[in-house]
This record gives sequence, C-alpha cells and structure tokens, in this order.
Amino acid sequence: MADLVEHARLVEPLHLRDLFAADPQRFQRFSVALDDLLIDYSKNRIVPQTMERLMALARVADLEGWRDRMFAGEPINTTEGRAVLHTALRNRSGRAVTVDGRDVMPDVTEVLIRMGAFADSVRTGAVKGATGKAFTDVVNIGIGGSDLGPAMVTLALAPYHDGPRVHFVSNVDGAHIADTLKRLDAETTLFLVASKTFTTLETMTNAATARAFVADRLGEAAVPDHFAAVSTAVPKCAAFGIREDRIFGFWDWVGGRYSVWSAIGLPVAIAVGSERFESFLAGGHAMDEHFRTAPLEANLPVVLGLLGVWYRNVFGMASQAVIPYDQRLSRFAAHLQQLDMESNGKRVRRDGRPVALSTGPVVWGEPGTNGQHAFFQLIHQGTDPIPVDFLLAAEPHETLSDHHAKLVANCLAQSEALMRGKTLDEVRDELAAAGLDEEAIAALAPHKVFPGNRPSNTILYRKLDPFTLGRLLALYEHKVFVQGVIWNVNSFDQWGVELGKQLATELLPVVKGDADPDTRDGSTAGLIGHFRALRG
Ligand SMILES: O=P(O)(O)OC[C@H]1O[C@H](O)[C@H](O)[C@@H](O)[C@@H]1O
Repeated sequence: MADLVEHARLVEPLHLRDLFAADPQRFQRFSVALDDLLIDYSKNRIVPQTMERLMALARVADLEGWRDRMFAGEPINTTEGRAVLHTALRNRSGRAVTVDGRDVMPDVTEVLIRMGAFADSVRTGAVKGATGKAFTDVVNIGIGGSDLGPAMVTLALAPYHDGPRVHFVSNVDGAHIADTLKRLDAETTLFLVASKTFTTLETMTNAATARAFVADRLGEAAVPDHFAAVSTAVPKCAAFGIREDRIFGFWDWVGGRYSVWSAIGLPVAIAVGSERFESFLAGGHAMDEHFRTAPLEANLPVVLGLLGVWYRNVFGMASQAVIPYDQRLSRFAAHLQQLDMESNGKRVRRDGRPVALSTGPVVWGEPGTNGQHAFFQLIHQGTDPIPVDFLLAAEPHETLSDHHAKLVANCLAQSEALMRGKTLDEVRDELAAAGLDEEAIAALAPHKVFPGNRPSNTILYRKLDPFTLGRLLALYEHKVFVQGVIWNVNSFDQWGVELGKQLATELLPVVKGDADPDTRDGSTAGLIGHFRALRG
C-alpha cells in the first residue's frame, strides 16, 4: 500500500480532462467487458501504472488463492467455521462442489427442482388455497438477506412478471404487515416465511400475525394450505405448522446476503417462473466463471474492487454511490448496502487484530435521473468527492418515443460533467456572453465553477433481463470479495448486528412495563420514562 500512496503523489496533480486530451486510446485502455457487459473505467483518476500497482497489490494479498479457496468450498468464513458457496447455488457447469468431502450439488439441484415445480404450480393455479381458489397474491415475510435480494430482483424483473402479485413484508413495525394485509383476501393469499435461522424477531412476529390473519378468516385448519417456508432450520419450520412438502431448505454455507440464489429466491420464481429464475442463476454463473478464470487485468470484479480500494485507502473517500439509470434497479443500492456494508464493515482482520487500513465505504444510491434533481449538487460541487458507478441498459423494455434516448443522454452527461468540470475561465466566458458586467461576473463565477476530476465507472449492458441481472449482482458480490481480501477481513460474518439484538431482548420487558428501567443508562431510562408518560 505504501508504494500506492507514493504513486498517488504523481497522479493527484493530474486532471482527467488533460489525461483524456493526451491519450486518444484512454477508453480502450481502461475498459473491460464480458460479452455485452462493459465497464468503462476510463473516467477514474488513474494512469496505466496505477492499475499495474493495484494488480500487484491484489497478487501480494493472494487474491487468486483466496478466490480459489472460496470456490473450492474451504471454510474461509473462519469465525463461523463455514464454507462460502453461494456460487454452488448457480453452478451450471456440472462440476462437483465439495464441502467436508461431500458433493453439495445433488442437494442444490433437488431443492431447485422442488422450488421451481412449486413456483410453477402456484403460477398455474394447480396449488390452491384451503377454499379451492388459486393464489392471486404472495407475501414474502423475511428481513435482511431474506428480503432485500428477492425484493430487488422481483422489481428489477417487472417486465417478466406474469405470475401472482408479490408483496414483501420485513419491518417489525406493525404498519408494514397491516398496510399489506388490508389489501389482501386470505382465501387467495399465500405466505412465504423466509428466514435462514427461523428465529429472527421481525420475521417470527410478522409470521405469527399472518398466521392469525389466515386462522381468523379461514379457520385454523386452513393454515397449512396458505404457508410455505424457506430456511436452513427445517425442524423449526415444521414446528411452525408448515407442511413438509412446502419447506424449502438451504445450507449454512449460504450467507443471508448471498441467499437470493437459493430457495430464498422463491418469490422471484413465483413472479417470473422457474425458467427465468434459472436464467438469472445462469447469469450469476457466467460472472463466476469469468471471475474464476479471467486474468486479473481483464477481470471485471477485480477491476471494480481495486478501484474502490484506490479511492478508499489512498484518497480517503468514505462513500460510494451506485446510480442505476434503470428505474427497475431502484432497490439495487439498498441490496448492495447489505451486501457490501455487512460484508466489509469490519474493524479487525481475519486474525482478530485491528485492521491497518480503512475498510468498507458507505454505499448508497438512487436511480437516475431522479438523483440529479436531489443530491447530485453535492457530488458535483461538494467538498468531498464521491466515486460513482453508473449503470445503464442500451435497450429499454418500453418503446415509448424518446424516453430512453433522454435517459442515456442524461447518464452520459453526468459522468462527463463529473470528469470535465467547468473552469473559472469557461464560466467567465459564458457569463460575459450572456451580457453580465464584470462586477456581476466576479460575484457569480465562483459559484458556477465545477472542479471536475471526479471519478466514475459506467457499466453498460444490452438489456436488464434475468441473465444480465444475475451477472450484475454476481459482479458486485465478487467486487466485495476482492476488497475483503485486500483488507484481510472476514467478509462473511456479521457479528456487528448482534449487540443491538441482545439489548432489544433485554429492553422488551422494560418497554412493556414488566421490568424496571433504572438499571439502564440515563438516556435510555429517560427515554423510557418519557415514552411511558406519552402512552399515559
Ligand atoms: O434470514 P434470517 O435468519 O431471518 O436473517 C435475516 C438477516 O438478519 C440478520 O440480523 C443478519 O444481519 C442478516 O445477515 C440476515 O440476512
């Protein structure tokens, strides 16, 4: 890393405008592609030696070794003693994948076939509710990885959605399930309880409410016909009253935030059909094969990951924006937040010692063009540059006059503006041409200057179909993996979410008035006192 910091001294004074002017081949030099999926990374603050040094950093960190260990099913999630094999869920190669000497592929295939058949029977109406009616609505009850992935994918694949309506309930706030249920008829509603552990407070609370909703309207005996479950904890699903043939399992080597490829994808399969779900898996697999075999220099996740390291560790940039110019990816950033921030939001290394470098950035984003009219001011002229990933499809699903041309023009305009900026001289000339006098120009010009030299990647693909969505998601999963290797953290555990859960369990009886708040800190006790006073 020290030599990268040293190298950055050479790069820092350079402006992207000048780098483009000096090198007509810059786009060709700094773009990588997997078939139609192209990443243009030429609008980054880099020169050829930067990439060479970043690649050297990856080799020193043994990125290829870690990658191979992950694909081989070694227990690289050491704090939980688990393999990391979401790639097995989308393995279409026919190769065996072994964990503890056992090939997991037969189990993966068995569940995939069973869930596909169930999804398709719900779609055709062959699977019915207790009163003999087909399901018009499906409610997925889950949170975190058991919600964000399937919700994001279902929305992204809206043009292919020809199955029942699908709703997602995650929050323990009763508003979420109440607002959902009030639009639904119990007779035609199927509930999917999705939880890796089948213990999560939010999901268990919402599942109990949904169960009561069915039992109240259709009688207790109707419950099994209106529920299915997805979990690694099969006995717990059965204890909830879910029929064995409606329980779809997965395995502890699938992290929650990587689980949309497993039976957690059931709502997606119900929405778009098992065939399209498999096409989504095939897209993920295509990216896996690329990541596994392409040289680092031409490897999309590697390039994206290392550029992130460059900005995070050398330039100290603490956030990363992801702006899809693709409305149906409007939950993509929300999904990436869990993927990236739960994976690499770590402060100790694999060996438990404090990290030497800053780790995961804050990931955030909204679709363009909406973002332009909201927060882009800060991205263009704020004090802290923020690297941006733009995502863009060449072909829209809609043929609505020139909407898509306008969308594309806006996306390209934003990255160009960030790169070029606008100099004081350019601003002054513009204002003079508009007829302003010298005094007015002097007062206004500084406000209209854009520094430029602000980095972005543009990820351009043919069309947002299931296969491409699979490739995009796997691209970001592996990007996160690459960065975790460089930072030497375990990207696959999430101990940071535990303390809040523990304290919530302790606080519940206090909030309910069954225990005394005096043992809490002054703020918490004070808030509980005020809460109780407000509740009368
Ligand atoms: O699927 P579940 O076991 O219900 O877990 C749901 C989510 O909750 C946890 O708190 C974890 O931080 C997430 O990684 C997980 O996806």
